Amino acid sequence: MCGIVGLHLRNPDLYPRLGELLTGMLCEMEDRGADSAGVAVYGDPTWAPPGVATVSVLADGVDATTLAEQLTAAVGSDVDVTTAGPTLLVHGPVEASTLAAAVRATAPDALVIGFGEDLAVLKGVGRPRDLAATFGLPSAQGWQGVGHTRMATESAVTPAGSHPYAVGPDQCMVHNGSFHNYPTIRRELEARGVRFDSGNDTEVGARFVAQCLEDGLDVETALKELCRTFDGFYTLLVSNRDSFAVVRDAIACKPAVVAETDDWVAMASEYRALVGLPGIESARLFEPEPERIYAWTR
Ligand SMILES: NC(=O)CC[C@H](N)C(=O)O
Repeated sequence: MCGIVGLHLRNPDLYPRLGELLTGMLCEMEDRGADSAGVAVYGDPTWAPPGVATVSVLADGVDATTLAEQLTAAVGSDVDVTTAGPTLLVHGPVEASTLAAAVRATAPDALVIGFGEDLAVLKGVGRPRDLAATFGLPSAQGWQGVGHTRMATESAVTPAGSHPYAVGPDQCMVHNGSFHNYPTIRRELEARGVRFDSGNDTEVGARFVAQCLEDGLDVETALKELCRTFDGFYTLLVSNRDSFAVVRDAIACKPAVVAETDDWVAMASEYRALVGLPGIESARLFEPEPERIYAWTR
C-alpha cells in the first residue's frame, strides 16, 4: 500500500488552513502506511520565510545555534536555523542549492530532505498521526501541501527511506507502488554524477525527474520520460515551485482520485481522505487515466 495526499489551493483565503486540511487528509491514510510519513509544505511564512532560501535537514546531535554560526561563516551572510520537531530549517539569503551544499559540507552526516525558496519538508519514521503532531502540521499555512504514509516495499524503514523525496529545488515526489528497473536507472544516473541518500526506488524516480528538469524539460515532458523509462507500478504526485502533477502507470492498479473546485485541486489514494475538504460535495471528481499526465499550475 502507501497513502498519498496533496492539496493545491487556488483561493488565498484557505492558505491559513492548509496544515489543518493536510493533517486530516494524511491521518485518514494512516492505515495505508503506518511505518513512516512525511509532508512537503509550500509557502508557510515561518517554515519557509519569503525572500530567503530554506533547507530542511535531519541531523541527530547537531545544535541549531552552532550550525547557524558555522553556516553564517561558510556562506558569508546571516544564516538562521529554526526547528519543527526534529527537523532543522535552515534559512539564508543565498541560492537554495548553495545553502544545501553548505549544509552538506558543514555537517557531513546530516540528511538534507528538501531545499528551495518556498518549500519545507518534514518526514520520519513512526505513525503518521504522531508525526503530524510532532511536526506541528495542523497550524501550518501555505498554498500547497503534499503528504505520504509509507508501507515500505523497496528499502529499509528509516528517515532517509521515507517520502517525500525533495531532491531538486522546490521539487517533491511521493509514490505508491514499486519501480522494478530502478537499480539500472540508478546506475545510469550515478554515472552522470548523481548521488543518492537511500536505497529507495522512489528516490531514483525523484532524481530522474530532477535531472530532466535540470536538463530543461518541463514537468509534463519529464513525467512522460519517466513513464517511458521506468517499469513497475506507480501512482505519483509530483510538485514543483508552481505546479502539482499526477501520473499513473499503464496498468493503473494503484488507486488515485482527484477532486477539483474553484478553490482547490486535491488528490489522494482514496476518496475518504478528501471528505473533510470544504466544498467537496460539489467538487468535480475523477480517477486519473493510465499514463496520462495531469498538471495544474499556479
Ligand atoms: N507501499 C508503497 O507504495 C511503497 C513505495 C516505495 N516503493 C517505498 O518503498 O517507499
